[in-house]
Amino acid sequence: MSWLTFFITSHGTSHGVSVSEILAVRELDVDCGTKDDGRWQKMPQKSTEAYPYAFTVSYVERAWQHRWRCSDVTFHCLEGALCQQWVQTIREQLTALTSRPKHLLVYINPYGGKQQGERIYEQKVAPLFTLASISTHVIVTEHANHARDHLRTEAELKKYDGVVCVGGDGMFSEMVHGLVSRTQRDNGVDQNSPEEKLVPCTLRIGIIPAGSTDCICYATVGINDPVTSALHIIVGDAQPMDVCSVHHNNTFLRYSVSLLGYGFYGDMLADSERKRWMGPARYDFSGFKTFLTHHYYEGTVSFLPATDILGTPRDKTRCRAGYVLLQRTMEYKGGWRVIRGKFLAINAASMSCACPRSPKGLSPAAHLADGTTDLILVRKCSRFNFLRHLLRHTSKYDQFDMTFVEVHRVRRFRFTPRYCQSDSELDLRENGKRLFSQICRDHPACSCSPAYSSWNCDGEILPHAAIEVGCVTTPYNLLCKYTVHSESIQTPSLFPHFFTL
Ligand SMILES: CCCCCCCCCCCCC/C=C/[C@@H](O)[C@H](CO)NC(=O)CCCCCCCCCCCCCCC
Ligand SMILES: Nc1ncnc2c1ncn2[C@@H]1O[C@H](COP(=O)(O)OP(=O)(O)OP(=O)(O)O)[C@@H](O)[C@H]1O
Ligand SMILES: [Ca+2]
Repeated sequence: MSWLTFFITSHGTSHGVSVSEILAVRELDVDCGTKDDGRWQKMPQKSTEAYPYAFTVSYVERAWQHRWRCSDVTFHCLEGALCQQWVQTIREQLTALTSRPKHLLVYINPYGGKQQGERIYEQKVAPLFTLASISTHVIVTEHANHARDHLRTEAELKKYDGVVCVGGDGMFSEMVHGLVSRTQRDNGVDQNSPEEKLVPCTLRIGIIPAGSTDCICYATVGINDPVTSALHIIVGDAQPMDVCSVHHNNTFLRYSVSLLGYGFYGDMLADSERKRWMGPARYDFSGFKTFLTHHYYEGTVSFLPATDILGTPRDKTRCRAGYVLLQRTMEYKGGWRVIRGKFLAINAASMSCACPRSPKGLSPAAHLADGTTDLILVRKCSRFNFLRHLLRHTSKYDQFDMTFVEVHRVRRFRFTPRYCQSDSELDLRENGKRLFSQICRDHPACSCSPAYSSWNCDGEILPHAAIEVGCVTTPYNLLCKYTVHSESIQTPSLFPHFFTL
């Protein structure tokens, strides 16, 4: 890290500013104001007389609780030539920082979260990109999957150093699907084949939080703050992350980077989708309702434990951007394990899934880029015990330290619902309902659960209950990667709030 240590400021104090955290520099005409942008800046009279030349450095200041802010510091000197030399040198140093993006393609979801995406971008983010001399092409999406399809088919990706989405986890998922699908198509790779080696994509993805959960942002940066994320993007931070591929009967369904949840989180999501008008509160409403219904689901979970790794899901360590843990061993030791039972929830957390509702997340010790996902099995238990389990997500107590909960760090897993009758998957909406009524007719006195839930895949509902999931990392560079069943890919990355796939 190179540091510029300057002499005195107008207040006689010295400042050290890391070049890697400088956003911009501009020369000041002390008498007239700034030369660059015409903004006027009042200088203390004493400094102006003693040091007639000055320049201002805008830099990243670390504030409280993972928050970053843009600060200015002005340096004064006696000679104009010396002042210019400083400005020139800093600009050269900034230009030499090749990891910083210069051209970005930005997608804004105007309907994510509290529908503030456009305002957040215009007021908080665009001025910072302008300050850092980043050019942008901005697209406000007009419908769901607009960004995904544009990235997949039309976008002239060669013109950009990265793509940025302003929205929530669903928008991030659109970016992932658009970029990964396009890269595979361009390279003739069949995504439907779980064994096929994926080709890495070269663009990074950034995310400005403007969603309802913002768990990808929160779990990586530690906070869902648009200014903090914009600053991470500007300085070119990069964070690798695990991407699971989800297949059903050799048919590709989706990628997942945060939560794959069956049972509680699947039912909660299905209910909440009908209440989008409520905004982020829909999750609390549907969560409460789903808690009361207390449905459990029978099935078989098979998984391949990640035995060759360093941590466990019960560790006290926490993983965020800047905490790089990439496992380099790829061998699978030990075999598949099979667990049958009745489950209230089956969750696979590829990252902690920390969010404002649960600052430590579903799996607090999950790592961002270790090629594993934490498989959490919550067996049928009383409402009271399930509530205790849920409540522990919001406190310091261990949500896994309960007899009906188990957690495994896995590379791959499969789920088969008990009533899955054949390899050709049932259509959940039609046959699921039929089966539910069939079961209830068979047991009229019991409070039967339906046979199927649905999978919540990063906030999207999957149309199949039986799925196979792979999450493996081959960290051949420190930037990003995505994973497929038995192999994974990395591509040059994005910014922590830029992710590379
Ligand atoms: C009593 C309070 C218990 C609070 C328990 C909080 C646990 C929260 C765990 C959050 C995990 C987030 C995982 C991230 C998933 C994202 O890929 C996805 C897309 O954005 N978001 C959601 O699916 C949206 C997930 C939103 C989850 C909200 C769950 C709310 C549960 C409320 C239960 C109330 C029971 C009250 C009984 C008196
Ligand atoms: N213009 C649009 N109109 C309607 N839906 C859109 C539009 N643009 C994007 N979407 C869809 O909106 C969905 C939700 O968006 P987003 O993830 O940004 O917010 P959220 O669901 O409120 O937040 P989170 O995912 O963090 O819970 C995404 O699945 C996305 O496909
Ligand atoms: Ca992981």
